[in-house]
Amino acid sequence: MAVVYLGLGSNIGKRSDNLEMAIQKLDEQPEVEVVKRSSIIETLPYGKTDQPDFLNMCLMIKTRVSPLELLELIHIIEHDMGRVREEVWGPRTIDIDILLYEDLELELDELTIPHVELHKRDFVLNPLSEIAADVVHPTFGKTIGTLKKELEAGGHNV
Ligand SMILES: Nc1ncnc2c1ncn2[C@@H]1O[C@H](COP(=O)(O)OP(=O)(O)OP(=O)(O)O)[C@@H](O)[C@H]1O
Ligand SMILES: Nc1nc2c(c(=O)[nH]1)N=C(CO)CN2
Repeated sequence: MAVVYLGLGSNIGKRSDNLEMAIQKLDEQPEVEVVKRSSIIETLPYGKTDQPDFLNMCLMIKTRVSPLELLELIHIIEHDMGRVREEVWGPRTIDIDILLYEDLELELDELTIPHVELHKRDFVLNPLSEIAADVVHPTFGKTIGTLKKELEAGGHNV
């Protein structure tokens, strides 16, 4: 079973219900086991700032499926949950990102692992460090805890 870290975000509707529903739908998949969850934090919108505040959290899951199969499962769950607006960095009922998949580095058109923005986003590093502080980012060779401290110290990560 592969250990995978996911980032979840929601800024439309009943945001905490959306996060809980996504966790339930992930855990219902026979190929996925949700093992750990971070706390839920409220965050200001990053990137496109004229949109509602987000709730963000991270999960550790174990899965038998490949990264691309996992992305497909995630897309089905996002679609089931009524995510219709596809504006880049825009508002969404649920957004599920694959942050880390074991120590894999992958660069495909449709999937980059580790997530390209992981080390720049406090709304990812803060919850992720609750459940994965000692996990090493395979590209930078630094732990999640170190990346979080570096981002806090000056924003010039790696
Ligand atoms: N690590 C990854 N996890 C999830 N999707 C990814 C990843 N890498 C690339 N993608 C691709 O990004 C596409 C767009 O995803 P999405 O709409 O969630 O982007 P976004 O949330 O606007 O921006 P971001 O991915 O920077 O948070 C997905 O359809 C997927 O193919
Ligand atoms: N705070 C916060 N800002 C965002 C988020 C998010 O999950 N949290 N997701 C985005 C699109 O991926 C764009 N901006």
